[in-house]
Amino acid sequence: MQHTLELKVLDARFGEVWPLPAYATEASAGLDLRAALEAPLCLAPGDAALVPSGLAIHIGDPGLCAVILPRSGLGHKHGIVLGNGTGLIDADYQGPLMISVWNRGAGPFTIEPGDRIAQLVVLPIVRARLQVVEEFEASARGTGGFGHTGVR
Ligand SMILES: O=c1ccn([C@H]2C[C@H](O)[C@@H](COP(=O)(O)OP(=O)(O)OP(=O)(O)O)O2)c(=O)[nH]1
Ligand SMILES: [Mg+2]
Repeated sequence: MQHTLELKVLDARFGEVWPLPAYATEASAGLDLRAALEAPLCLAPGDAALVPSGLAIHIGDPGLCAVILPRSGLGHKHGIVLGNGTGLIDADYQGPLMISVWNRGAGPFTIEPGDRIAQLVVLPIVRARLQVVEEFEASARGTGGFGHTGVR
C-alpha cells in the first residue's frame, strides 16, 4: 500500500548534508530517522534524551498512524532503544517528530549529528467504537492469559 505523506523539513541540513528519509530497499517498511543534533550527544548507561529528527509529518488520514521503532542493530548491539518503548505519531500531529533515545546498555554511547538512530513505520489503524456489555460470548480462550497455554 502506498500513501503520500506530507513532510516539513525543519533542519536545513536535510538536502544539503543529509538525504531525506528513503526506504532502503523496495520492500523496506521503515524510513530511518536521523539525529538532527548540533553536537555529538554522549548517553551514559541508563540515560535517555529527546532528540529532534529535524522533520515534521502530517499524516492527515485518521485510518493511519506512524510509529517510531528502534533500529535492530543499535538496539541489539549497543542497547540504544527508545525511552518511550514505541513512539506513536497521531494522524493529526503536526509538530516536530521527536525521538526519545534511551541507552539501556552497559556502556556509554555517542550519537553523532546525522546518525540514523530510529525508524518510522506508517501503519493502518482501526479506531474502535466502544460498546459496553455485561457478558462476553464464550470464546476458546476465555480469561486465560499470561502463559496459560504453556511453553512446550
Ligand atoms: O516518540 C514520539 C512519540 C510521540 N510524538 C508526538 C507525536 C504524537 O502524536 C504526540 C503525542 O504522543 P502521545 O499521545 O504518545 O503522548 P502523550 O504523552 O499522550 O501526549 P499528548 O497528551 O500530547 O497526547 O507526540 C513524537 O514526536 N515522538
Ligand atoms: Mg496522547
